[in-house]
Amino acid sequence: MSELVTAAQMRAIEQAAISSGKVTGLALMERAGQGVVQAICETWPELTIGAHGAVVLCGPGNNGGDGYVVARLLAARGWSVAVFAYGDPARLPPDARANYERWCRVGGCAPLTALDDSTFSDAAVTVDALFGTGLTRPLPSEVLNALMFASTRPNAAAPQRPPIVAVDIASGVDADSGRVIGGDEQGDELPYWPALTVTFGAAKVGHMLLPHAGDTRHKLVVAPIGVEDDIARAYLTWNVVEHLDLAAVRHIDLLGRPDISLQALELAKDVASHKFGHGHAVILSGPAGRTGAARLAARAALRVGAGLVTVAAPRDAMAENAAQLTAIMLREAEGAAALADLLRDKRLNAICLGPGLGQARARDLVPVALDATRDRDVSGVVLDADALSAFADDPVDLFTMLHDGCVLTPHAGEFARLFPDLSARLNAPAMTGPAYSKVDAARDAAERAGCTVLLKGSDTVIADETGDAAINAACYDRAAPWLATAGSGDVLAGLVTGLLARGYAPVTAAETAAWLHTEAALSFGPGLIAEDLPEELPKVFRALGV
Ligand SMILES: NC(=O)C1=CN([C@@H]2O[C@H](COP(=O)(O)OP(=O)(O)OC[C@H]3O[C@@H](n4cnc5c(N)ncnc54)[C@H](OP(=O)(O)O)[C@@H]3O)[C@@H](O)[C@H]2O)[C@@H](O)CC1
Ligand SMILES: Nc1ncnc2c1ncn2[C@@H]1O[C@H](COP(=O)(O)OP(=O)(O)O)[C@@H](O)[C@H]1O
Ligand SMILES: [K+]
Repeated sequence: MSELVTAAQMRAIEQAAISSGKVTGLALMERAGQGVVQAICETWPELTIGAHGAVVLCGPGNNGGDGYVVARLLAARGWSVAVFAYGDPARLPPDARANYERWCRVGGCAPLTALDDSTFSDAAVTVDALFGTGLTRPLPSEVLNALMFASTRPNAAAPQRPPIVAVDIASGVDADSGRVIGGDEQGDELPYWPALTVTFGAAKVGHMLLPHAGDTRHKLVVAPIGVEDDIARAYLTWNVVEHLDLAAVRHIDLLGRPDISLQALELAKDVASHKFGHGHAVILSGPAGRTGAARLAARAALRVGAGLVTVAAPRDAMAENAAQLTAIMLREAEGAAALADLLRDKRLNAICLGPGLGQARARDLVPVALDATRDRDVSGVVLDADALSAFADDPVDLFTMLHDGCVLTPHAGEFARLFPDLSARLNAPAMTGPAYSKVDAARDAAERAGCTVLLKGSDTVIADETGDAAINAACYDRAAPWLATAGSGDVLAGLVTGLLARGYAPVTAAETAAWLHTEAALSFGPGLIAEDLPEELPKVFRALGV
């Protein structure tokens, strides 16, 4: 895992590094500019040969300061650089002002309103250094118009505009939520889509959330600027970093490969162990004609390593399930009494309700499952799909029954049914930064529910009652759009259940399942359907060294 930082955390780290005397703000800004130029050269190696043109748009804060450094460094490579500024350069903060003045000894600076079609005719890239982590309100119309002008071809006969490189984050996007400040209700239209974003020290939370993370052609580079050790240290002890308010000290992790050895270690099966040592998962099946979802979940639970998996089905669905199950066992359990009876066997230590279940039956069975698993040392419950929607009329009824062994796995629609106020807040236009984010919504939901919540999407957020959160970002080089296929959520629910059966803590089970789910999709590639996901896990495990 690696830490994602909020704008406030990043500012605190930079200020702490500067106050300690280890580095100056000017040095950080210089490294930031160098990082942008290096990322441009690595992304478009053809630009390392010969001289090219660049348009650099600079704003009124330190993001603009980075832009003046980029302009100077490109000019030093022989490029012809046209700089356009928003705001009065005389009011720039000190480090940005110093870099503005250095640039003025090299080249000119025009107001943003002077941009015209000819500006872009010889440019290989446009650099957006207008606003970064300091954005607090909607972009001024002058800036919005300039960005749209820089990104949109004026007519079909005109040449394409050059690709835009965002310094730190695309201007107009809130670094904590990935949302457009002043955007519409959908909030999914950025002022422009960068080809490349170069951020500094660590990715910001907003980079990994939609809409910012929603474009598969978009590349994100994290350039080191010399505060990476401070970020790593702060990760362990956020509370000793000065300048931070308490609300900002909770962790937000990006699930990723750095913890690969740990994953492999935990996913491996011990040589001396037997199947009962890996738990026994139960998946509730829907009625005849609606049994596929449970089998997908069951297959995923078995493949992820649960020692035994049982599908519990109503009488009319027994034959249909029996015809299609082999290693997975089948038991009849139609109503509440039958389920209570089944769960008296304490070896059954993880249960999944929801996929294909039907809301009426979910309403009967969920209380039984929660009651039977409460106060047991090891027992997990995954509630998905119908097991969530069944409580849309009275979510509090569900919340009072949940316990800390539960994992809720809603997609956005199911989330809105259980947490209508949080969903409304998340979907209302964001007018100020930092804006309410998907991470905030998942955290608030987990706190209210008193258990782990996994809020799905290509930017899946997992949060628990402690307030820590993690994002499984299926974006940039992990984009896995083929996961948007019927039944893929059922497989995810099965993965969580299987890992719970194996003894994973609920939040770890949810995080690991979300990560493996995306890895399986990436490993399989285009053409993926839900059935392929469990079958791809062995390959993922081999690649992990399990
Ligand atoms: N700290 C460091 O050492 C390092 C920082 N680095 C770089 O600095 C960036 C952060 O810089 P920053 O904090 O100056 O914020 P930035 O985004 O440039 O602009 C804020 C300015 O705009 C204003 N403003 C806000 N919204 C507005 C709006 N809608 N319309 C109009 N104005 C608006 C706001 O003032 P306000 O009016 O809100 O008081 C403020 O004046 C960061 O992203 C990274 O690129 C790197 O160099 C590494 C070292
Ligand atoms: N575009 C996408 N990129 C990555 N993952 C996605 C995308 N769309 C959906 N997913 C993932 O696929 C799963 C879909 O679950 P869900 O919406 O419950 O579908 P279903 O009910 O059809 O199984 C979730 O895990 C979600 O995170
Ligand atoms: K920017």
